[in-house]
Order: sequence, then C-alpha cells, then structure tokens
Amino acid sequence: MASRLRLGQPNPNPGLSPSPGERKGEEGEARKPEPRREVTDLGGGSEVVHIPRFMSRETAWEMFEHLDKRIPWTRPTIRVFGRSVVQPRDTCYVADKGLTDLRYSGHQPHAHSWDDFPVLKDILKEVHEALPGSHFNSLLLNRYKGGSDYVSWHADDEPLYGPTPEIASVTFGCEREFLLRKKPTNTKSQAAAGESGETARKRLKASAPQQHSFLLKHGSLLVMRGYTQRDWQHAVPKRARAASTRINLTFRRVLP
Ligand SMILES: O=C(O)CCC(=O)C(=O)O
Ligand SMILES: [Fe+2]
Repeated sequence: MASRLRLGQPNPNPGLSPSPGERKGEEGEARKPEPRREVTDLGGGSEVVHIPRFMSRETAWEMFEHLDKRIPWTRPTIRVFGRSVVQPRDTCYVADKGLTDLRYSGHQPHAHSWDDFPVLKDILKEVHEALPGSHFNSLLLNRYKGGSDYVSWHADDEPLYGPTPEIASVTFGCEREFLLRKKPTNTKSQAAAGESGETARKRLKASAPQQHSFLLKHGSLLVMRGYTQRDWQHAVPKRARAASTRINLTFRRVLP
C-alpha cells in the first residue's frame, strides 16, 4: 500500500442540516455523526463499551487485506496447564520501545516497532480519538483463520497493565462471538468470612451464571475497562460455521 489508509467516511447527506447527534467542526461545518455506542455496566466497577460501526465497511476491508498480507504472523507454541500446545490462532505483537516485556502462557512475543506498520499507527490514532484520555502503547494482534481457531477463557490481568486496564479491541473480517463470564468467587475468602460449605453450595446454585455475549462484526470496536480483567474472563470460542478469517487488534497500555 503506497499511502496511509484514510479512515472515516464523507458525510453521506451533504447539504442537510446536522442532526442533534452530529458534531460541528471548528468552522461550524457539519461533521459525520458519532457512531452508536452501547455501554454495558457489568457491575462492581467493570464496564464494556461496544461501537458496532466504529469504521466504515470499505475502510475496514482495506485494513483487513493489508494486515492479512503484511503482518509477520506467527503461531507460537505456548504452555497451557503444564503442556506445550500450538496457540490456536496466529499472533503478532507491536509495542513502544523500552516497555516491560509482555509474557503470557510461558511465551514472550517479540515486540515489533510501530514505525514498521504505519497503518497500525493510523488505527491507533482513531482509537485514541474515540476514547478520550486513553494512551495505548502496545498492541496484540490475532488472526483466526477459520471457525476452529479460538481464544479460550482468560483475563488480560498481567501485572504490567495495572489493576484497571482499558483494552480496546478492533475486529476485521469474519464476525465472531465474544463471551464474558464472571470469574468464580473466591470460596476461600468466603470460608474465612464464616460461610459454611453448605451455604456456599446453596448460594452458587441460586446464582445464575453471569455471562454476556457480543457479536463482534467487521469494523467494530469493543472496549473493556474498570475491573473487567480482575473480575471477568473473556473468550472467542470455536464456531463451526465461521468459515473465513477474522483479524482482531487489542490495544493495551503497559504501565511505565
Ligand atoms: O479476538 C478477540 O476478540 C479477543 C482477543 C483477546 O482476548 C486477546 O488477545 O487477549
Ligand atoms: Fe484477551
């Protein structure tokens, strides 16, 4: 790709007066409307923001083609429950220089430079604009080559992100289901608080499993914030009918 990709779309209704949801630019000209945001309060200080049409379909397909071809994807061997397994998706890592190294499941990905991928800098800029106050400095990319690629239940709760990380996830290509479930409550602390085994069993039986599902479509943005990584787990499960490739970008901030 010769030039940087341009994100965003021209106003589809030029000449019409702006609707109440539209922003005005410095000179008062109509700007494109803010895409719809769905905010899900998970309780206990955890929150998910979903912007289904963060990017136009056309721009998102250009991004998809570019990333699919140009990112140096690898499929590393990781350790899960003491066994070596090939990670069930392709991956790549990009980060500012000088940050603490990321390490997960016994694997330390090589940190590529943003300067090698101007398109990723463009996407980062758009994400920063959509999320005022955010300062992402690293990016974990995933490529799911079909419905048998997945990410199992986990939380991105590595100490290098601090206690309340904001994680912004942009999706290109095949839509996939993204699940969130509450982490099991710490039964030891409940026992320490005087709860009997019988009471704990009754409480667990009575409480409905807390789970949320989001269909992450092409060009969407999903943000997890607050205590979501401490208190919840997320997954993109296998889906037999998801035949084509999905690329996902998760922007994170490694604390200095
Ligand atoms: O692909 C996704 O939507 C999620 C990826 C993810 O959870 C991760 O990279 O930690
Ligand atoms: Fe994750």
